[in-house]
Amino acid sequence: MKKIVLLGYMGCGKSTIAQKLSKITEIPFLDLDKCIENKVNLTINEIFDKQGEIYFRKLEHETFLELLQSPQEIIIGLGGGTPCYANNHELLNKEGVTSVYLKASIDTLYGRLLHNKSKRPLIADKNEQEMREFIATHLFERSFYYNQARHKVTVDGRTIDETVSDILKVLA
Ligand SMILES: Nc1ncnc2c1ncn2[C@@H]1O[C@H](COP(=O)(O)OP(=O)(O)O)[C@@H](O)[C@H]1O
Ligand SMILES: O=C(O)C1=C[C@@H](OP(=O)(O)O)[C@@H](O)[C@H](O)C1
Ligand SMILES: [Mg+2]
Repeated sequence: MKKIVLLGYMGCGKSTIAQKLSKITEIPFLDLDKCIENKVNLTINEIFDKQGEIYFRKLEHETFLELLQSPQEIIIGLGGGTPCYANNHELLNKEGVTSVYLKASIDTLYGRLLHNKSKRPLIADKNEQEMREFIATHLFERSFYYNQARHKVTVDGRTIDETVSDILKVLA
């Protein structure tokens, strides 16, 4: 069954937009991070702290594969790093998978992440200047993977509803 996969950098809105898109389309949605947390009964922060990032990436890959193999039509909100590890980017264009990159500028991401970093272990300890530099470099490094998506929707200056409507247009 068809899968709609939302990807992009931390803070671009994957979890928020997937939820709203699900309400409108009545296609159920799953957030990959939430699925991972439920699977091991630990938060993302706890997994990074206790088991380390490599273990998280392994779980992330396994869980993504499981979701893609499930029989239902679902909307999947990935984690920001999902396409960038374990060749997950090769799964973005498999038969039955429609991937959408939610593309955000450094300014948009910085503005959203500055007060929203505590549950994101990669940036939780960074100050304002470190955050800006980190986002700029990291986004550049990851763009190759994000650009493997079938569709791209720019989210800068768009409300949640406008982004959902932009996604519906590219999916039509
Ligand atoms: N126009 C918008 N579209 C999506 N998210 C927005 C928008 N404006 C503000 N936000 C906020 O930005 C944050 C995006 O976080 P989230 O959905 O968790 O992103 P991701 O899952 O990509 O890391 C949320 O706190 C959301 O409320
Ligand atoms: O960019 C990343 O490597 C990560 C993004 C997070 O998801 P969000 O993009 O939903 O914050 C989460 O998977 C983890 O903290 C690692
Ligand atoms: Mg998320």
